[in-house]
Amino acid sequence: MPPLSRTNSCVDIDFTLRRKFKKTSFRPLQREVIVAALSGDDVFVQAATSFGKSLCFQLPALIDHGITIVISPLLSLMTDQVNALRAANIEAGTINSHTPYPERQRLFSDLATGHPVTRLLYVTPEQCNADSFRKHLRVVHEQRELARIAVDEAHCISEWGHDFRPTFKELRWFRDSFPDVPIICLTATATPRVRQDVLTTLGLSETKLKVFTMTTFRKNLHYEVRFKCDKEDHYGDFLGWLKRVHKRRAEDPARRAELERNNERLDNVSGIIYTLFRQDCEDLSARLRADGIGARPYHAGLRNDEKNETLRRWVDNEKGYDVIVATTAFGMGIDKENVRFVVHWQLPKSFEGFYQEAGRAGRDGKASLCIMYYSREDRDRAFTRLAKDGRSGSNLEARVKTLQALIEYCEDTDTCRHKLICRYFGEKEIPACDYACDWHKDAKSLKRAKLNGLESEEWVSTQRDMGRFDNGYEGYEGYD
Ligand SMILES: Nc1ncnc2c1ncn2[C@@H]1O[C@H](COP(=O)(O)OP(=O)(O)OP(=O)(O)O)[C@@H](O)[C@H]1O
Repeated sequence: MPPLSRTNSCVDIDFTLRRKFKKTSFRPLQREVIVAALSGDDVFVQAATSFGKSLCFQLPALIDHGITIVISPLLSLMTDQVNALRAANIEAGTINSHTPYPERQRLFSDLATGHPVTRLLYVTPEQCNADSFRKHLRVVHEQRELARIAVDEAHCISEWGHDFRPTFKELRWFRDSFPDVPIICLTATATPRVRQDVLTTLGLSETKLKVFTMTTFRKNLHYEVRFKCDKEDHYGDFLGWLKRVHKRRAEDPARRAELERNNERLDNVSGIIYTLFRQDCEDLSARLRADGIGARPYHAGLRNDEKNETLRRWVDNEKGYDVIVATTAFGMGIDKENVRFVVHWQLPKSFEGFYQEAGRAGRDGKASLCIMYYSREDRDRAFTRLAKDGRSGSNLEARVKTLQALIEYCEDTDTCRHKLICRYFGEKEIPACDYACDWHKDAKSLKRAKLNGLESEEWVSTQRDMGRFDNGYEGYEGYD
């Protein structure tokens, strides 16, 4: 069979950007990635949260002839992207476990023609393993209409990734079955080891591969670690901070006038608080509501319609829906531009999870705060949970390593937070942090806060020996 021809690569990609995506210009390096994809090479993209990775496969999909299959583990993200593409009159669809039967049939019939009108088809990795789906793709490929395979959240392929999903390993089938079809994979969180693992697992050969590894540095995110211990409730610290933000907005005449002009509420300071437990979502959001903050819970125990309603109202900046108190059920893929803060109420399960979740903040490029509340008791509880999970789960070693790295990040009071993050992801360059972390702002106060805020290691180890931290499993949405 002759190689797949790429007849349309000369089309003006700036024109497509403006016409179809309504964007005026590319962000740095987006153009280079898109040109590499259009040249028919395999592409690996690692870029910071909110970089605009989706455009890197969506735009080529509209230029190249044929259909692009997008593999993503996130049902909500797929639905959001498909809806956004359809709103822009782009033929897109998704086949996943929630797709209604008639829609599924419609998409399968489209594939069966061998010349699908669908330009972007979003599927789960599970779907890619189904014989019927594979059969249809073979038909499309025989007609030389299979343009590209895009693997989003590619770190899920690697057992060294924080979110390893065994079904992702089966994606090797694409390279084995369609060696001439280019693959583009994208992630925000890959250590060098994960990166190599992804490339090997997918069968991407170095001779035909272009790798783009951009910095994970997000200069508008202000990172802070706040120290706590079991004996003290950190609720007051957070509420005090948020109330002060509301007050500043109200008291600054220029800011107030600006908000009124834009029809914005003074207390619409949009944020996310991540907790590990469903009960915490309920309790904390109720407590905040009682204190006049528009907070709502979001976790896997809620009905889908409740979750959708909460998400919609939050995205629309409705009164009473300013702060989402969520478990990790609410995470990757959230693309609301004005999230001004992300708080981790307890230590999250991994370094990458922390970076991903914090990355929901400041997607409009404006300064936003990422607060992590850290205690040594939480640290010990995290290891206890990990040991329990590890009995049944895989990649325990990787999970211990990433948790340890996160603990080191929290305990470190001698280094810029941005530097610690970049270092974790294997970057050599030191980012130019412009007072955008607690260490740069006031290293002395940071050290003092740690000394005063944390329990001593001696006390914690006595409690540990007494089995005091062996709790916290009910409603836990850690490793799912
Ligand atoms: N060239 C551009 N100009 C303006 N906006 C853009 C451009 N490219 C992407 N965006 C916007 O940036 C936002 C983030 O894009 P996207 O969701 O693809 O990010 P991402 O890299 O996948 O981030 P994450 O890994 O955090 O989910 C989206 O709202 C998207 O429309």
